[in-house]
Amino acid sequence: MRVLVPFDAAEPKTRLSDVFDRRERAEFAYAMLEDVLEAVRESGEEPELLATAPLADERDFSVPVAVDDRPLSPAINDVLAGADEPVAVVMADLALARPIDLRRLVDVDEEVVAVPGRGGGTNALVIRHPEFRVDYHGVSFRDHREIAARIGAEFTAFDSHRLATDVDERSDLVELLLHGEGHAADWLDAAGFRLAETGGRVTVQRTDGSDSERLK
Ligand SMILES: Nc1nc2c(ncn2[C@@H]2O[C@H](COP(=O)(O)OP(=O)(O)OP(=O)(O)O)[C@@H](O)[C@H]2O)c(=O)[nH]1
Ligand SMILES: C[C@H](OP(=O)(O)O)C(=O)O
Repeated sequence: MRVLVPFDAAEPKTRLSDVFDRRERAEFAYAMLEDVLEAVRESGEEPELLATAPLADERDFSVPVAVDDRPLSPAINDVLAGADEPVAVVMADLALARPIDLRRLVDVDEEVVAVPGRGGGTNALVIRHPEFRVDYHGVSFRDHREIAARIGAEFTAFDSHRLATDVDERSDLVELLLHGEGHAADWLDAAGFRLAETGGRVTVQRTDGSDSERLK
């Protein structure tokens, strides 16, 4: 099985601009990427990075890197069109992913297996049907289910709290501080982020108070 990990190396994690400055967004995105690549590798598969630009500072994760500056869906669909084996797509912001979660996912023997993300997206796909093509962004989980139905492919949703947690927004950082054990969780801790009980849902705050300045 080929396992693609798409990565926006040019302008990562813009929805975290209210929490991190630009340099921090990049550092955090690379920390999550490293977690995902390690989890894929330890699950027994070989990840392939599909990046929008060469990696910053000549970073080397010892994985093959294909640079394709097209938007996400055409870049993935190009690989799917030429694939002669099953293809998995695992997003680079699944910082809670463990090897066992990914192993269980790729072991589900259906034509299309999809992990729903928070807020309607698709955090991971395993594709064994030759005609299936992706359509990311918007309510992509629903779109992928519909695409599978249209081509007559079996479709299964894979239920996993860890794989369903894509870290896009400030509120997602709560899950990472609570359940994370890898590079991204360590980075967040070292940057001074802590869980905060402010009534209602738990939030995150930076111990030096700099994030509340940024939120004003
Ligand atoms: N190859 C490739 N990967 C992308 C592209 N856009 C996003 N990604 C990656 O796809 C995954 C999901 O991306 P999103 O959460 O939608 O976008 P993001 O860039 O991480 O964050 P935002 O800028 O906040 O939307 C992440 O692993 C991104 O790095 C793209 O155009 N090409
Ligand atoms: C790529 C996109 O990610 P999201 O914007 O939902 O995090 C999707 O899953 O369709």
